[in-house]
Amino acid sequence: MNQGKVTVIGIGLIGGSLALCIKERTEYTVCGCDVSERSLELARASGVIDEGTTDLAEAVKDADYLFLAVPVGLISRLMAQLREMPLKPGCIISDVGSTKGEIVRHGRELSRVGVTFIGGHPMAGSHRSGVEAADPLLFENAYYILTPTPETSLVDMQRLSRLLQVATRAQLVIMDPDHHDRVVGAISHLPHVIAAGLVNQVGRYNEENEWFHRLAAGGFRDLTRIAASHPVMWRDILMSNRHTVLSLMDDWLKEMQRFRQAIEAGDAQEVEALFDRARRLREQLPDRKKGILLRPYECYVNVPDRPGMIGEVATLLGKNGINLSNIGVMENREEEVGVLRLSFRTEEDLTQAVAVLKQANYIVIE
Ligand SMILES: NC(=O)C1=CN([C@@H]2O[C@H](COP(=O)(O)OP(=O)(O)OC[C@H]3O[C@@H](n4cnc5c(N)ncnc54)[C@H](O)[C@@H]3O)[C@@H](O)[C@H]2O)C=CC1
Ligand SMILES: O=C(O)C(=O)Cc1ccc(O)cc1
Repeated sequence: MNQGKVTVIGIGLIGGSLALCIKERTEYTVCGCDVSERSLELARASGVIDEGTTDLAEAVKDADYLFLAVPVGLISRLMAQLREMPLKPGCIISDVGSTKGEIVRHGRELSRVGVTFIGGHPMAGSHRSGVEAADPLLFENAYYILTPTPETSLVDMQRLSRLLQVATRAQLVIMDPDHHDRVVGAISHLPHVIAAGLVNQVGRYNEENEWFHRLAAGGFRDLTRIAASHPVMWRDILMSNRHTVLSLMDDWLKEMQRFRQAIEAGDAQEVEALFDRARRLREQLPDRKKGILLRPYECYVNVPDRPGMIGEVATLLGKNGINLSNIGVMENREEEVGVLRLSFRTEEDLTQAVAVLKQANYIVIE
């Protein structure tokens, strides 16, 4: 039975992979929209989409879901165009952009014309681009972040979560958009700047003497792998998240100063301590493969079906220092009540969460 129509705008690496997931694992008709005729032709020929068009108005007509998978610098402009177009009532719009604060702020304007926008960011990708690199397994078990606002209705979150869960098999996580930008800024955006800076620095030395590149082996290659990423994509990401990245860069310079001062002072003990701390922290990084096999610690919370409930629960736990690893929206059991499934990495987090939620008068089922 045909479930309706999903339109993906921007059939590149991420849009193409998402289109493939939806086509392979659901009964939606998948329409692709791209400025490149060649990409659409390739996508059609390789079964990534059912139909394709370069005409935005035609692509979005009658769509139940729209996914914006174009470069970050174009997402807000695309949303402004969509505001002027007739969209199907109840249509849910989401995006896959690597930054969320600025995009979600523009998305709020879409809500004013009666359409729901929920920001999204699949945390999986590669340095490749284009529909040629599309892969239906790209998002499997990866984190897929959704950034609803206090106005987002539980029913809309449920609809989007259900589609993404089935199609991508990713682990959905809910986050505040600005918090997303700080976390992803620290673990992805700043590292891209550092990697590019290091490669450029050594590149300059190499112009004088080619041994710099010849000897660049293991460590240098590992650390700078991400410097091979797409320059235009990373330009857009840094421009969109510039305030957060600037503050992260200031902290990075302080971190470098710590090393610099210890080395300058000949303080061998301090140099060793800095490396020792880094080694211990590195060892504590979660092993994603192992994490996936572990059954998460879960509980279920009844919440009234009104906008902002997901954010309220997530904020309550965050304020109490409890780390949520996943939050899922379940089917409505009664008309007025929705159910959230909360997952935690440790038993301690689960126990604390249950206590905090019960104290705030939520009905919690373990
Ligand atoms: N590449 C990665 O590793 C990841 C990228 N993202 C995000 O996904 C989005 C897309 O990135 P990729 O798929 O890597 O890029 P891509 O370059 O592979 O694909 C972008 C596609 O958008 C099309 N496009 C450009 N302007 C358009 C317009 N005005 N209308 C319709 N189509 C248009 C291009 O022709 C291209 O096919 C970006 O916002 C990026 O931040 C998110 C997670 C990972
Ligand atoms: O881990 C990284 O930084 C990557 O290179 C892959 C990637 C790139 C961009 C994203 O928005 C999410 C993941």
